[in-house]
Formats: sequence, C-alpha cells, structure tokens
Amino acid sequence: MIEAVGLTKRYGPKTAVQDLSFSVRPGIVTGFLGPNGAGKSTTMRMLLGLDTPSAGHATVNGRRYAEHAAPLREVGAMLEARAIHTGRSAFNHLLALAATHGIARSRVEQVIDLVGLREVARRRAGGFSLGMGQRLGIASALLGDPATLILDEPVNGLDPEGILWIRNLLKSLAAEGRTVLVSSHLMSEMALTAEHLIVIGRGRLIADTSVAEFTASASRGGVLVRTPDAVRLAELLGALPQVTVRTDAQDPHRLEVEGADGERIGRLAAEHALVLFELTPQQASLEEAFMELTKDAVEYEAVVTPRALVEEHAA
Ligand SMILES: Nc1ncnc2c1ncn2[C@@H]1O[C@H](COP(=O)(O)OP(=O)(O)OP(=O)(O)O)[C@@H](O)[C@H]1O
Repeated sequence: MIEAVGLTKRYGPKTAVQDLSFSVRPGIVTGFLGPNGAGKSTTMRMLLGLDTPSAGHATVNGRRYAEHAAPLREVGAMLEARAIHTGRSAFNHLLALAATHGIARSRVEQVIDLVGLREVARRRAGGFSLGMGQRLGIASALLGDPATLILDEPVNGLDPEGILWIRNLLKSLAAEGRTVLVSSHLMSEMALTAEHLIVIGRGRLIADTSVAEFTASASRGGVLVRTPDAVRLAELLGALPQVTVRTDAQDPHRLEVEGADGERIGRLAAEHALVLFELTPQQASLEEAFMELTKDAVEYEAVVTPRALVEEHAA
C-alpha cells in the first residue's frame, strides 16, 4: 500500500508537484500517467525517500521509506531507464546488492531466472542492450521480494516482445498480492497493463479512476451501422425522440447514429426485418481521451503541427 498525502515539491520558483494525494492498493497494477514534465518521476522519488517533499508526506506499507529497517525488502524500485555503466556481470551486480541487504545468493539465482537473464548473467552488464538493462533493473527491484514495486517507465524503449513480457510480469506480481505502481506517458499501454489509473498534469491530480471507467468515459456514445436497408432504418431511427442519424454520401450502406445504443438499433431493425451488416459502438481512442483529459496540463505544447510544417516546406 502506498499513501501520498498533500505531496508537494518546489524547485526554487518551480512547483513540480502540488498537493498530491492518492493511495495505491495492493493486488492490482496501478498506472501513474501524465504528459512529459507532469511530475511523475519527482513523485516517485519522494515516495522512495530520494527527494524530500516541500510539504506533505508519503508512506509505503504504512511507514515513510526511511523508517523501514530493510527498505529493499519492503519496496523494490526502478527509476527511469539509464545505461548501466558497470564492468560487473549482472550476476555480480545483483550479488553485491544482495550482500548489502543480507539477501541470500539463492535469491539472486531466482531473480535471474525470473527475468530471463540466465544466459547473459555472467556477461558484463555495461554491454547490455536496453531491454536486458531493463530486465536487470527489474531483477534488482525484485531482489528483496518486496510487497511494493515502484517502476518508472519500465517499457520505455522496449521491443514488442519486451513490452509483453513486462506487462505479464507486472500483472502476475500484482496477482500475488503486491502493490505495483508503474509510470508511463502512454495511455494505450497502461490500459492493457493496469486496472487503476492515477493521472497527473503539471504536478496536480487530474484523475484517480479505474481503467474500465476511463475507457467508458472515452466512449463518444455514437454507433456505426452498416445495412443494405439504410434509407428505411434511417427513417425509423429519425422518428425516435433525441436520436440523430447521419448518412454517408460515399457509402450508402453506412449510418452514424447518436442517441440510441446498439441494442435498441438492433431490436428496431429486427422488428422491421431489416438486415444489419455491422453495429459498432464508436470510441475515441484511449490516447485521444488521455490527450483531451490532460490538454490543459501539457507543459510544452507544439505551436506548429508537423503537417503545417510540411506544408510550409512544400510552399
Ligand atoms: N532537480 C530539479 N530541478 C528543477 N526542476 C526540476 C528538477 N526535477 C524536475 N524538475 C521539473 O519538475 C517538473 C516535473 O518533472 P518530472 O521529471 O517529475 O516529470 P515527469 O512526469 O517524470 O516527466 P517525464 O515523463 O518527462 O520524465 C518538470 O518541469 C521538471 O523540469
């Protein structure tokens, strides 16, 4: 369990995090989302006692990070991916970390297998690819078998196989009853990994919601209908109160309906023996919904869109 209460961080005149309160429950993956510069890393550093809050406080498993006698056994963390400049092998790197926390060598062997680094464990970690480095970072975080995991952008720069691997690993760690907080700036990725979302922008809380609720709110509510009886169906739908129907000049079989859901449209079609080819609820993409939610909180907005730039070049 993670609790943040009124967390605030100022760097001189700049307020990176402002009065942020949230809790992160065990047993599920919680996504920590926000555009670049929103304050995700700063918040995570405060949760881990690496930055002192200007105001407020945070606890992990009921205590402040610094109050834990053996923090590595309580909280495993991986902060934003960085190249590992180590001449040590992955195995020796983990062994050294384990030794300073009284963790057995057998646990080092276990985490190496868990993250799939067995074949390269004796190689110099400095020469690792980004993906291998991420796996080593996760192995370090898991070393103390912690009840809570805090990972900053763990999928950044990974190939699809690596992303899928992390996604499944995080879900299985949460299913074991751990608290898992993962930051990302990609809504679509988090929708596949997390069950709950904490969204921040410019250091402030924007949303604290389940993924299911967020996805439902992203729905535009319209329904796309394809039918060879479009004219007749449009007439029937158009006669219903508060229902609007748009036809498509390019495709005479296509209708866009607002104010009636798929079930109602399907039943109406059946009552009049009309054939339906398609009945699809329209959803804004999650990334669009996320951008809409955070649009007032984006720190550096592009003034010129890439397309405008291209056209300017072409002129
Ligand atoms: N040490 C620091 N000194 C001054 N400003 C800082 C410092 N660390 C962070 N900031 C500023 O605080 C804000 C939040 O930064 P932070 O790195 O926490 O955001 P983030 O959400 O993790 O962003 P990103 O996704 O880009 O990593 C930014 O405007 C950043 O420039």
